[in-house]
Amino acid sequence: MSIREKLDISAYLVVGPENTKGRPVMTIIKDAIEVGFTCIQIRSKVASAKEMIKLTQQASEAIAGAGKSEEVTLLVNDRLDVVLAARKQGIKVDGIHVGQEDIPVEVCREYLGENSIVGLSARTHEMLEYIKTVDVSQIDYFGIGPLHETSTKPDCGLDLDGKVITRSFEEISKIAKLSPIPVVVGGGVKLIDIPQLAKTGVDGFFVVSAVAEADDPKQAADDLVRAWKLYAPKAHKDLQ
Ligand SMILES: Cc1ncc(COP(=O)(O)OP(=O)(O)O)c(N)n1
Ligand SMILES: Cc1ncsc1CCOP(=O)(O)O
Ligand SMILES: [Mg+2]
Repeated sequence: MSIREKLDISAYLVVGPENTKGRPVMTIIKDAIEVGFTCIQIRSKVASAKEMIKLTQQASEAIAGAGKSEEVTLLVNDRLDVVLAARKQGIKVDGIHVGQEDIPVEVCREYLGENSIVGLSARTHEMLEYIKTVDVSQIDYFGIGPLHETSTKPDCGLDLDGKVITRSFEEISKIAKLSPIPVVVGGGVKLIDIPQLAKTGVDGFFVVSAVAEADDPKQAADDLVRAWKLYAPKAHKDLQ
C-alpha cells in the first residue's frame, strides 16, 4: 500500500520549538509517537531552514526508532524547501502541509511526487462550499478549524471582515459528510472536545498546545489517543 493509501490522520501533533515551553521538541514527539499519535507535523515560524531540517531528521529518526516508519506520517509545515533538502540528505519525510497563502498544492505535488502527502488548510470563507467544489486531485486531506480561538495561531479562522470564525460540531459533521477527501480538525482542541469531535465523522484531530504545553505531554497525548479510539466510529477499538 502507498503512503497515500495508508495515511492515518486520526491523532496528529503539530509542533515546533516555540510551542514546548522550552522543553526539547524531540521528547514531546517521541512521547506522542509512543502512545499512538499517527501523524507529526514540524511547524515553526521562527526556526531557520537548517534548524527545520535538523528537526525533521530527528523526528524521522524518532519514528524509525519506534519501529513506526510505515505507520506514522511525518510532514513539514509550509516549507517545501525543507522537505526537498531533507530528502536530498536521505531523510524519510512524507510530505507537506500548506495553507491558502502558501506554495500552491500543484507545485508541492510536482516537486514531491505522487508518493507523498500534501495536506491543505481549507479556505475559511464559505468553507462548506469550498470543500465541496475545490479540485482535490492533488490533495490528500483538508485541515479545518478552529474549533475554538487559540493563542497558538490567533489568525486561524480569520474571515474576510477580520473576525475569527470558529466551527460548530454541527458544521464539522456537514463538512465530514461532504468532503471528498479526509478531514482533520484543529485549533483549540482539548481532551474535553474529543468525544463530540470524534462523533462528527471527521478523520482526526490535530493539536499543538493540548500536548506540547501540557504539564505531562505523554499523559496528555495518551489521554487524547484513548479518547479518540473510544469515541470515533472509524477508529480501531484496540485500546478498549
Ligand atoms: C493539519 C493542519 N491544518 C491546518 C494548518 C494551518 O495551516 P496554515 O493555514 O498554512 O497556517 P500555518 O500553520 O502555516 O500557520 C496546519 N498547519 N496543519
Ligand atoms: C489551527 C492551527 N493551525 C496550525 S497550528 C494551529 C493552532 C492549533 O493550536 P492549538 O492546538 O494549540 O490550539
Ligand atoms: Mg501555512
